[in-house]
Amino acid sequence: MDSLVVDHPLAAALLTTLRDERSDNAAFRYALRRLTQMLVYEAIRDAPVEQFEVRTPVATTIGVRLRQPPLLVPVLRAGLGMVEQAHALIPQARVGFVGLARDEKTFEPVPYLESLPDDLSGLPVYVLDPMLATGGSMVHTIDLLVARGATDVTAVCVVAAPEGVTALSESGHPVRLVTASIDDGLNEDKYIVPGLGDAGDRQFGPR
Ligand SMILES: O=P(O)(O)OC[C@H]1O[C@H](OP(=O)(O)OP(=O)(O)O)[C@H](O)[C@@H]1O
Ligand SMILES: O=c1cc[nH]c(=O)[nH]1
Ligand SMILES: [Mg+2]
Repeated sequence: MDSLVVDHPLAAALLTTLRDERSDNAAFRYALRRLTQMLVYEAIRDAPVEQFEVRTPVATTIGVRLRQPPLLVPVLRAGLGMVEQAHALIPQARVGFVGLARDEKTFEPVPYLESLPDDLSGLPVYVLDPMLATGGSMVHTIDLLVARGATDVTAVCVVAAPEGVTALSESGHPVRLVTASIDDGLNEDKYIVPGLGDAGDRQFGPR
């Protein structure tokens, strides 16, 4: 599986704000929005473009636009904090939604929302979720996408655990990963270490 770790001092500084337990909900949401902008900017760098004629006030020239704007899929709740910035960067994108809550005992994702177009063939999909821990939630989400014909999926995650990277890679799905960090691992509660805590709770408060 292809993976890109966005290595940039400004991204690292924003990730530090997210990791810092002293950052309150508002500071966390602000840093997440800004870091998402950098991750999506890098994720879309090699996307195919098409050319078209455009008139400036002076002359006619050749402009470019994305050949196929993607579908953005935030995984609720935590991915909600990423979708606004991603959509601002790619205003033509469509948006689908998946809602999952990880069971605190089994650590399996429990689905509660699925709002996706029926046919995803030929459409690049960007899944937005700050955390890739065991990988269960991301693999479940990509199962849904592949069942609808998706063949080109990018997982955009702020922090990934090596266990989640392995799970994604072994899923056999057509996915690549863009992240700001691959952390050390998971603790006994399957939280990423050092991580940043619960990305949903840190934006919206405890469930
Ligand atoms: O890789 P996994 O082990 O599946 O864990 C990652 C999932 O856990 C978090 O969501 P959570 O279930 O806490 O829901 P929330 O966004 O509502 O807080 C996170 O946003 C991912 O969706
Ligand atoms: O560290 C983790 C693991 C799962 N979900 C989170 O929000 N954080
Ligand atoms: Mg949570």
